[in-house]
Amino acid sequence: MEAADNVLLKTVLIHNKKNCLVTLFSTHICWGLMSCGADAIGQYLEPFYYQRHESVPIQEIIAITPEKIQHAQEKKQNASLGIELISLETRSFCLHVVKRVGGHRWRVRKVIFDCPDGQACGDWIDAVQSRLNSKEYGRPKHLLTFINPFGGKRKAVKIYEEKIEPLFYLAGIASEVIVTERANHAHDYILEEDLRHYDGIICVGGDGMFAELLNGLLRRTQQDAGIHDANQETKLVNPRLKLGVIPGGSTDAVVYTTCGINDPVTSALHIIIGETVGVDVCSIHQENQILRYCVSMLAYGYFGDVLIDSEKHRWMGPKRYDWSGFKRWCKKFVYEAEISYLECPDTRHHPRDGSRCFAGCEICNSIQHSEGESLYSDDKWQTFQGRFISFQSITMPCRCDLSPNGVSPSQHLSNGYTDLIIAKECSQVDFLRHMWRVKSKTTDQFDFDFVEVHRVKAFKFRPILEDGEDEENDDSNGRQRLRTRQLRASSWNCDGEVLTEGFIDVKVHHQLIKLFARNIEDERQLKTDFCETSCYSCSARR
Ligand SMILES: Nc1ncnc2c1ncn2[C@@H]1O[C@H](COP(=O)(O)OP(=O)(O)OP(=O)(O)O)[C@@H](O)[C@H]1O
Ligand SMILES: CCCCCCCCCCCCC/C=C/[C@@H](O)[C@H](CO)NC(=O)CCCCC
Ligand SMILES: [Ca+2]
Repeated sequence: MEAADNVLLKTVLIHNKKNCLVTLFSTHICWGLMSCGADAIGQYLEPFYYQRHESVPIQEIIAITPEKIQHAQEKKQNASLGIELISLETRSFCLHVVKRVGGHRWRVRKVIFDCPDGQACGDWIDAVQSRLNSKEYGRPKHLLTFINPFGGKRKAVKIYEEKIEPLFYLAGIASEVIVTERANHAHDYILEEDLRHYDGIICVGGDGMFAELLNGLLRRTQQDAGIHDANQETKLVNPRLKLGVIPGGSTDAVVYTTCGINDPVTSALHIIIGETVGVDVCSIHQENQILRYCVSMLAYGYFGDVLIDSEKHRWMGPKRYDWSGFKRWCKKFVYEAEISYLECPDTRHHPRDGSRCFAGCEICNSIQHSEGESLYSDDKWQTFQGRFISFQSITMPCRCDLSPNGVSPSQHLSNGYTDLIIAKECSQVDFLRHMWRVKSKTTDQFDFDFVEVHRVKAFKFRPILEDGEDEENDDSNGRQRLRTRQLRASSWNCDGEVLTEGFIDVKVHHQLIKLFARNIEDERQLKTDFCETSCYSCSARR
């Protein structure tokens, strides 16, 4: 329960032409009409109860600004004097707060309060601003922003200038903006330049652009810490800088998964309030070198081929994936590999366990990992060898417009595991049925006998490519028949970037990075207009 001594400021102010008791607590602000007392501005009587009130956590205040309003009484006086005069004293302030408008979309709501005098108004602005500046909220003050002008529908620059810049200005965030001039511009900049002044690095772009930030920042962090990240057994260092994405790409799976929607204003508001969520990262190795880091989907076979083909149709924008996806489905290809994996030891956690990762996820917060222990001394490795159409390693649920529930709906943002999804050799119709379920919101997409799923900590992937001869097939005359395998090589789709190396070793690093996001909220549990936080007034009524 909120104790009364956490009250920082309490005054009767005018809101919507009515006297309201406004209370600033250390964690939230409450306002509402009272059922007794306080009819004179600035005075209130105890005990008082709010009749109906609203409460906003400090975290969800975007900004507090003075509001230039000519008050009714002054207007009258000035009119009688025949002068048009703006009040010299600012007596009103505006709270800009997060408003949820449905479907995980956030907007800014303005709430205006009129104070008895300029002094009271200044006191309110100072008190709220000092809470906003408090370190416990971790709001960014200086950001490094990369804009990819060629991602998605090529609107990133416009999105930034029209929607994001004004919000950052309102929230007092200084942003150094770099419009990228080539692929890897952001990656190289992060590797080489001085980043000490920033609190975070963000991009306006898609998953590929985010991958540049991720790879640049993780390599830079290990380099600065003298960590040899080529060795898979190494415990990696968590970066100080937080990452953020404002959607401006085609799939936008990272932002869709972590904010619940691919909406630029919603993402900007998540960045402004400074809330962060830990996110698992896969490191991808080949022999003694690190190839890349990956957070969303690492896929071989169908999705690798779709990516390669889709790059030829970039001019189509996001629709290129539909077109290439369809073309690739028409030409069925089968691959073969040996996949060894280290399965999650806790059998309660499984890709089909029906759990959902929401903001404040208890599963993510409770899972324990013994980082630093050698993976290879473990004798619990299991092996799959066989033919498949699609192989995916899904480290976060991977929600997007193409798959609103996610490619692996029960995966978690920060459980330290990745889900292996193997769609084994099957008919084209069966593969389409599986894909249809990935796209639709209803049925279990893994409920097919040709789909195999595992939740794993690490895996090794060895493609089988050579035209082997299968001697065990006898023909109808009992003669041994040699069957030649027709196997194709694919490439990897690593967060939407092509990776041509075939055999790889992958390890999940539990919560290696922090993203400016909250993770999706369980909208069924949200009540937006009544006080959810336990304020003094409410607790007195209960
Ligand atoms: N100025 C630039 N010119 C060409 N390519 C760029 C430039 N800036 C960044 N890139 C590259 O463009 C690629 C794709 O960008 P991005 O991820 O933003 O959009 P997308 O591919 O349309 O979206 P998604 O990855 O969500 O499907 C990235 O791999 C990035 O390296
Ligand atoms: C008949 C119905 C068919 C419907 C098909 C639905 C399949 C949806 C799978 C979507 C996978 C998204 C996972 C995230 C991947 C991103 O890292 C990557 C880069 O942005 N996007 C793709 O590879 C884009 C891949 C797009 C493949 C089509
Ligand atoms: Ca995970």
